[in-house]
Amino acid sequence: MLKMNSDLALLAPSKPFSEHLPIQFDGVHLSFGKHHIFSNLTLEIGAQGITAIMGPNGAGKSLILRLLAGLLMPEQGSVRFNTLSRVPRDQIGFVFQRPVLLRRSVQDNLLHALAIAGVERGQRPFRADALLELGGMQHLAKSPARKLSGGEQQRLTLLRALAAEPGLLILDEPSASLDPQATALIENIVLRASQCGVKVIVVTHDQGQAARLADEVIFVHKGRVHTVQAADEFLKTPASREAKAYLAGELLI
Ligand SMILES: Nc1ncnc2c1ncn2[C@@H]1O[C@H](COP(=O)(O)OP(=O)(O)OP(=O)(O)O)[C@@H](O)[C@H]1O
Repeated sequence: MLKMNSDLALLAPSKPFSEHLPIQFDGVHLSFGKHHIFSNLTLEIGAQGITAIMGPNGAGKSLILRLLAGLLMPEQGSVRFNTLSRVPRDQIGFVFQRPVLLRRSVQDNLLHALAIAGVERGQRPFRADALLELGGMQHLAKSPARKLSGGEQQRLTLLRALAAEPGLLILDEPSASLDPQATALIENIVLRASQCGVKVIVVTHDQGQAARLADEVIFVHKGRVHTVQAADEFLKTPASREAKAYLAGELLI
């Protein structure tokens, strides 16, 4: 219980995010030159909790995340956050596939993120300590961030995204090249954030990870949403032939 209270103090969104759900993609078009990625993409992400986006390489998953975060704009159509017609960027934390860290210590990376998030100077060291503790990284506080192992770097990237107390956490294959232990550490933090009310959207190819984390799975293939199902249902009885082939390792784009 004590842990839950301290998690809440650290991870609960600075502003309630539920009022921005559902997120709706309506008639989204996106292309690069002659390469049409999305033609009339329609998608609703409404559930609280953790949404996984799955699908083969090149299906358009990362681009959906970029549209969600306002890093890309659709050529046509809209991405709405309930009644908001713009992306609430200040309430979104993004963890990219490859960690991008400052050439500074672990602690300084967090202090910098807290400063950008507008946390009062006097509060920053306490919050940085609490984040380090959440990530089990206190002993690495003074280490150069770019010298950390891949798993540690990814964990720090996640802590840095959480420093701003986002209402929506977007993760693009957060444990793609990590071993089971490093993956478990990341998943533990993501679950704790979710329990504190952070909406999580994660792209993953890892069926085990989808089973451990996700409440719902959105399956994307060739720029189209094929299925939206509860995670356990999707993993047992996927509702499209393509999703079934993907889960069986048979579907190539
Ligand atoms: N900046 C870009 N310029 C041109 N094409 C792009 C660009 N970004 C993405 N694409 C193309 O858009 C398609 C979808 O890319 P996206 O990165 O969303 O796939 P993905 O589903 O995330 O794949 P993966 O599982 O391999 O990460 C791919 O064919 C990719 O080559």
